[in-house]
Amino acid sequence: MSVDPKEKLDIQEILQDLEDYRPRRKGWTWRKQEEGEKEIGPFKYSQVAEGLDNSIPLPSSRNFGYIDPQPDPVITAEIASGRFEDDLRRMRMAAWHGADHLMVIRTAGQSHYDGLIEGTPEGVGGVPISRKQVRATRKALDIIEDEVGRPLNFHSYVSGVAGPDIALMFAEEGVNGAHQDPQYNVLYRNVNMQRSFVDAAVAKKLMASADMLQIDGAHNANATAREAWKVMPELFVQHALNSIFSMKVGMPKENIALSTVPPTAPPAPALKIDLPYAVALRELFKGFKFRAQQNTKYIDSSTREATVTHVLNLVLSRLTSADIQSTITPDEGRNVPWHYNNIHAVNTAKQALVGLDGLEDLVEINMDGYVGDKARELKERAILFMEEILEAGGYFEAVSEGFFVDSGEYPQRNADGIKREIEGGVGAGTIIKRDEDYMAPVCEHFGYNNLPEDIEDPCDLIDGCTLCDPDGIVYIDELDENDNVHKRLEKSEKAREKDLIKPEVEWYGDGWVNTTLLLPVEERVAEVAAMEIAKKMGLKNPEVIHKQAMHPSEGTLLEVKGQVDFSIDPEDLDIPEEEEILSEDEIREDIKERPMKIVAATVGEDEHSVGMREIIDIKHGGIEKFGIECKYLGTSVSITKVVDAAIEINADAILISTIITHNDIHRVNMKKLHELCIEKGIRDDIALIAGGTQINNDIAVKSGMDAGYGKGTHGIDVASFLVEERQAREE
Ligand SMILES: Cc1ncc(COP(=O)(O)O)c(/C=N/CC[C@H](N)C(=O)O)c1O
Repeated sequence: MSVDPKEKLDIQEILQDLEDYRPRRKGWTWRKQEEGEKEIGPFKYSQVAEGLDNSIPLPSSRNFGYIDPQPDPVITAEIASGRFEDDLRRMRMAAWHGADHLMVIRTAGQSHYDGLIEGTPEGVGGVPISRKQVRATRKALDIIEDEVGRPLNFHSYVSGVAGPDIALMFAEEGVNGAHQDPQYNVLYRNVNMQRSFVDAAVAKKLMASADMLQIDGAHNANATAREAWKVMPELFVQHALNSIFSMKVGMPKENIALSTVPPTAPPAPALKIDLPYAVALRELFKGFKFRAQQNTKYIDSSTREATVTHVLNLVLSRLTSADIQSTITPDEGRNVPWHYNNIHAVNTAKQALVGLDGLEDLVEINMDGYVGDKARELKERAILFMEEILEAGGYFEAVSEGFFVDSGEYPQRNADGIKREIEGGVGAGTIIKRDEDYMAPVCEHFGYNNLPEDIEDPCDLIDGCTLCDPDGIVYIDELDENDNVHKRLEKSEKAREKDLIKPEVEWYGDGWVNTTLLLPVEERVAEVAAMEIAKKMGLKNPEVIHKQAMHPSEGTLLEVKGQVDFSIDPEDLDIPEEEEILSEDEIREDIKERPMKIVAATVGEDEHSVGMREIIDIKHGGIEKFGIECKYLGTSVSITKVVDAAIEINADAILISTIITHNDIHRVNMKKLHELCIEKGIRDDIALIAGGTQINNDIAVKSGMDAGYGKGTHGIDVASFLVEERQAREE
């Protein structure tokens, strides 16, 4: 089912017939790489994947014919909102900006649910993962992938005491990737370690059967350790334990992704610490996939700072390698991520990765000296750590002695690691040894299974298991008649029907807005004053979500969020007509029959030339492309000179660019141009057009122009107006 980009996703339609929904495919999809150099617009790239059918390019692509090169790694958008129905919109936005891996955080504590949950309850900090939620989301992703023209990977988590149940449901439902690492259960969810590893074997076998990509949990040690860079040796060990265990269960190497996070962030000398670790990791684990995760530990409330840290993380990805580039939103440090920050995060990754295209051909890592020595030292520490685990009697003993996430830099230990009892934790004592005659008539079953000799497929004994015959799946719709998506949608039904417009950051109609203030006072006073200002602005539930001293007494920068409790009805708005523009051929035809000459200049004391050049230059579709003769006078040209030149060549139009708007100089110049043309008696025979980043048609016409063009204008817009305006003038 395809959807017109001008139409919103129809949530109700997506929720229909989910009992009959089947996934299009199973397994993970990598991007299709372009072999060798790829020409895109005026440039050549060496590390790009195939382009998209529909997408939103970076804002600056306006200067390069709106190209939208897609970097080679898969790019992840990680989503955590609690209402999957609103996440579908966020996924669509993320996919249009270049994300092809949508990862949905689970509701708080789902790791401790000892079975599957059904229906679509609302979550906290994440979405309750259930079969219905998975089907609805995958069905929406089918629609969105058709729209962007690239497969989208849907990702979730297999952990906790219901791990195997979740893994089976994911395998049945075509989930494309999942985190699975038994160490996560043990260290961070205190699930009994023997239970965790037995469950992990069952889960991994199921994941492998559905060709799912696996991400391990090493990144959690970064986030948990006191000083993240101290646990680097242990991370190698954690990766090794999960990777080898996964292979022994039958998971192919190319589906095993190591989740690796640059451990530090400025003001630490980040690259000096992060680079040797990243180099050593890729040397030690050749042949595995690398899922580069961005730093979440040293992220604060400044979205600017988080973005710079993440760009440094992306430089590291380009200097070493990343098969998957996972993004963290710049507001992760201050609230459950807002959807537009998911988009900023995806754009940061796309922008930095294409900006660093071919980096390895430009610079080489100097392995003689610091980086080489440090990389070797880290590997030595890791191997020592592994040897000590063997001496202690194995992984379980090591965990019981608190080997892991100790704040010391191994082999130094501060005896403050995470300790777990071998017989303790959630689910302790629940491992039951299989009887001699144990037999399970299912295909993807890990371990001892006393199957009859002549059986081809184990599930022939029961006419097909749910992995071979999805019709065997028991689909449960809703369990709670109040806490479900239909009830949630009912509440916003009227607003959705009338398409009422209300600001949002996470959920439809949540009403949140964010304001940025600079108050010329010290922080303590500024914070209180900001709340007062927010109240006077009529914002409900105001909260300061960022504050930053510009100077101890001169000023404080703050961001204050608050809710508006009104909506705008689009019926009450007078939306200006969308300008119909002529086709290229119609414009060329007209100019061919009757040549047109124009004079163009950036007027006043204004040196900005790019905008006008874009409108004129043939290269990016400027008006010269249609045969219009342009006499360009340059920058900082006086109005008098512009009019004299127009008279001299008997121009049909004058195009002025005016970017600077201090003291309304742009309006002054436009008025002057209009009046001078009247004075010289040419006003009725000439079109006057103004352009600039602060210009719009309304401002220009009010200042005496015939038209005004702002950001995002293309040459064809202006050429079309010039032709139609001349026709109208002559009629
Ligand atoms: C190995 C593993 N298993 C399960 C879970 C999820 O487990 P709960 O449902 O108990 O939160 C996680 C969590 N990681 C968070 C995503 C991170 N921001 C990421 O991008 O990786 C995990 O790392």
